[in-house]
Amino acid sequence: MAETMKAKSPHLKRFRYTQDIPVDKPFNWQQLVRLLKYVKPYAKTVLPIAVIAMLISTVVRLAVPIIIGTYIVDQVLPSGDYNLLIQFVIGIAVMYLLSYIGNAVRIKYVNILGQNVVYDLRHHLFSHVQRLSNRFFDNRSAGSIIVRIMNDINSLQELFTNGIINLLMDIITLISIVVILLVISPKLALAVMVIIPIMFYISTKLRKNIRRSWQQVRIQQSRVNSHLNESIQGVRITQSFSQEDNNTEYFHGVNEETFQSWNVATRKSAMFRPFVEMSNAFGTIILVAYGSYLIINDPAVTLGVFISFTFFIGMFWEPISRLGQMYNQLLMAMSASERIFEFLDEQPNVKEKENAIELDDIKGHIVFDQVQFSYDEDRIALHEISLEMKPGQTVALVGHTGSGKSTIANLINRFYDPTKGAVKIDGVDLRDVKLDGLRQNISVVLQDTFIFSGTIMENIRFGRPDASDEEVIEAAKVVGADDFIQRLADGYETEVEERGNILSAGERQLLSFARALLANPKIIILDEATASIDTETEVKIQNALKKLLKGRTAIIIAHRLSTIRDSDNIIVLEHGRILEQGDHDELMKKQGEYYGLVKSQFQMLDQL
Ligand SMILES: Nc1ncnc2c1ncn2[C@@H]1O[C@H](COP(=O)(O)OP(=O)(O)OP(=O)(O)O)[C@@H](O)[C@H]1O
Repeated sequence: MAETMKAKSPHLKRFRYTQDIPVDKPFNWQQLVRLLKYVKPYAKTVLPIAVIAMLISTVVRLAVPIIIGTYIVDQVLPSGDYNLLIQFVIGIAVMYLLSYIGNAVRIKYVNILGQNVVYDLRHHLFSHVQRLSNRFFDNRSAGSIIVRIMNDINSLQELFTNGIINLLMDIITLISIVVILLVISPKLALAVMVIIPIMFYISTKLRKNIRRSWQQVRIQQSRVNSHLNESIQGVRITQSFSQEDNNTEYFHGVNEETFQSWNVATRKSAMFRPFVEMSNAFGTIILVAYGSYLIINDPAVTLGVFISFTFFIGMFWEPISRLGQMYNQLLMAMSASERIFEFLDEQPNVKEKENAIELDDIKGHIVFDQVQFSYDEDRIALHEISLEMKPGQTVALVGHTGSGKSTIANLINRFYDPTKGAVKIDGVDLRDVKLDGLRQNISVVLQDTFIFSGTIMENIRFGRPDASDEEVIEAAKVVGADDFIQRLADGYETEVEERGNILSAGERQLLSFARALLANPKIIILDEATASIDTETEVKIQNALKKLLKGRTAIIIAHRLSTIRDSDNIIVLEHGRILEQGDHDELMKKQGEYYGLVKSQFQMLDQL
């Protein structure tokens, strides 16, 4: 369920978080069967060991009360045979040991099973999500995807570690106890079991109530998480607008609500244990009253029978209450697995054909043939655009914000497919080519260079994982990044954090140039940085660019027109249409839109 939360205070309306909150779903057999498929790889190894261990400990535990009641109390004690008694006592000790070992083995192996299943499921989900198209990520926040990969799978972990085997164990234990009790004394058994349905009903209701309260706690906790996440990410902006007090006030609110929900949940949970104990006491009272009466009046009910019953009654309530809990757990797992399967069933919008062509050695000839494209139904981002980028040409895309520059780049990369028309490279429609091959031929250098956590060396090598250290350093030298890297504390081995906060904007750009150069693509797409960089770095970047673009088809999404004067072709876009194109001189002569853009940029610079 996607739940949108709003802050109560009107001035804090900006805090709205859309979150995925797991809720109970009706029991769904198909989904359970699909989930159990993840157990299959372990069906011949870990699972049988866990089941056998569980069976041994259960059978032994069930046998002990019978031995005590029927044999020791009813037969050995009246005979006065001490030797036999000692043998029985040793036998019981051995049985308890066996039950202990069985339990230990069961717990160990169900944990192994649960961990493995969760590992496989998370791996499967991650590798699947990674391959999904941009459209999938357009519609979801990173946070909600992370929640599914982590939290939803974690909630299944409980089902696989404790749930399934325990369910089996509890059912076997309960059925066996009922059968044993009915065999040894049907009358007493029926009297004692009168309260089972009542107990089961109340415990399930109570559990449901408790679960709801914990769900509320989780909702509150995710609000706290979302707020923390946003506050820490945006702390600089918060400080610069002096919004710390507002933020703190809001945090205080969600913190308080979390605290209250915890109080409610723990209060309700505290009722459960006493309830189980009360049922136990109630059963024992029936047993003592009616059992004593039967001992006196019914020769079939011996003291041994009475004692066996006492043991079995003690073993009864735990599985019953656990079964109620199990059912709740299953419902939670249903909702978690539904959300996981929803992702797993998601297919990439950009699909590879079965007989897709491998684009090996391309020349880099790009053609847009009457391409129309919309991100959503309401707006058209590109209107039947036709254009050509010849191999080795540098083509600049200019135009106001939102005019469709990045969209053109996205289509060349085949992050999306055109709604109409075709994008072709070397004459082949991109819908007919293999995606990996296509993208290996294209490098994208974005405005906001993404730096992964790891060393500088690893970050550059991301462009071509099999490149040697020497090749990485060579690429860095060519684009002029080597100087600043050498000055870092550990040179190429310097660790950078995710997003590369220790590097300046210009340095990050140079790093991404080195990364792109190392990949040695035939086509380069460059989203030119708008960040203001000092003139010295600017010159460095311009030189690096020349080297990077040499011999490749380059598409520059230009923001500063001064940098694209030398481009072979400049395409001016407006509202998804091509207004004009040509080289700098031609367009300046024409005195059209480009001329206007250049003039306004120079005027702006003059005013500075
Ligand atoms: N993922 C998306 N989902 C829906 N609409 C989008 C998406 N990305 C872009 N758009 C819309 O498509 C249109 C073209 O956007 P595009 O990003 O291509 O513009 P741009 O010229 O690159 O702009 P800028 O210079 O600001 O980067 C805009 O109206 C934009 O709002």
